[in-house]
Amino acid sequence: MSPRGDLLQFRPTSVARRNPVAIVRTCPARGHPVLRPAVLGLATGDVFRGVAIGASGSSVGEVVFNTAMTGYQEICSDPSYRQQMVTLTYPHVGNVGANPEDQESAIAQVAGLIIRERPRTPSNWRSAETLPAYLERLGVVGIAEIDTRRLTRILRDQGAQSGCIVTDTDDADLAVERARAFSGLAGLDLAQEVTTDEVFQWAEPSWGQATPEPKHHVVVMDYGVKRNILRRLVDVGCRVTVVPAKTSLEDVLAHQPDGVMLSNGPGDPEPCDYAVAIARQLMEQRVPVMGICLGHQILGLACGGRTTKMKFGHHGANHPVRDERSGQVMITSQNHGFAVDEASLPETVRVTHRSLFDGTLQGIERTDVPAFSFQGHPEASPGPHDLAPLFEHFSALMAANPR
Ligand SMILES: NC(=O)CC[C@H](N)C(=O)O
Repeated sequence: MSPRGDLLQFRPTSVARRNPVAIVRTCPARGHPVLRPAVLGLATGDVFRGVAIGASGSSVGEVVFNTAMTGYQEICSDPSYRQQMVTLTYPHVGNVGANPEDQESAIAQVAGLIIRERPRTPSNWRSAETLPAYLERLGVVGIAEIDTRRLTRILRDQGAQSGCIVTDTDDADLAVERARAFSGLAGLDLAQEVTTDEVFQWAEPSWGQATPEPKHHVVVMDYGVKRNILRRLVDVGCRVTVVPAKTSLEDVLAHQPDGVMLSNGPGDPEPCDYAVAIARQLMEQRVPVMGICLGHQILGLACGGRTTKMKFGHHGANHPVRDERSGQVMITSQNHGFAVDEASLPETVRVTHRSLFDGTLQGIERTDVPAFSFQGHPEASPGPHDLAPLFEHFSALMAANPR
């Protein structure tokens, strides 16, 4: 194809956006896939008209933007995105389809997916279905062919917004009205919604890795854990037991863990008082603890700190973070809308990492007990592997603090 042809393909206009209803009428007759209209309304009153790419219906949530260029399936299935709608700033989404291996949990978790280009033919040897088929099968409402740059600018300037996608209609007033009725994530404990009902063991390593002989037994408090955290623990020689969010200290200790992982998860950390209480008790017992994302925020609260809601949070796979001890800068995977307030932390907490985007806290460690945490996603799914050594650090912490 000529360069000119390439350019024409990427023109930021679409027939669907100009006249979605007409598309619905004409396409079936020509044997093309049926395009259904969809509309995204924000609480600000802003409206985006596009085409539906997933399930039919209506969905509300907090709209956030994610700057990752890859990993849309991991994003869709990350339990931390419960009640959030994600717009991807990268325009070409769906081009490698979807497959069973890239799931970060059993289902799709996002409240909605908002993208620029309508996914067409996927091309990848692992692709088992198209992104629209995946979204439809898992009941996720999605919208494509909207100006995601305009949307991202609204979110960046005015902060994350309540939003609503409705499909098979262009009733923008309805979408805005439903968006305004969504009260947001502050004060919501969603970890309870996504946690496992049953205790289970996890033995699968990362793809292509051999399973090492287990050196340590780790209990994972499941606040919405991503599978790649479990895989990375196996990779560094851990036997892994995952327990429900509200498991008591007694029941956790009955597993005789060498260490406890406080997992990532959705919603506001502050109402998760049961999680904060057990993190405090584990530290009192000098059990080695590692926290990731929501787990980091819970550790911060358990140390006596406070958390705050950020304006639009950090969501992406390209965020620079500095290790404050070595000065080393790492590119990290991020997904959070709350943060631990550094000024609220006691002297027993040392800051280990800071975001180079806005200076917010990214990592802490206790100076008196074996506990540390990271705000981003060292399991890197999706994302770069710069923080992978944190799992080895946890393993070393358990070795140095035998139970
Ligand atoms: N990925 C996560 O664990 C997210 C933590 C928390 N729900 C937040 O938005 O800040």
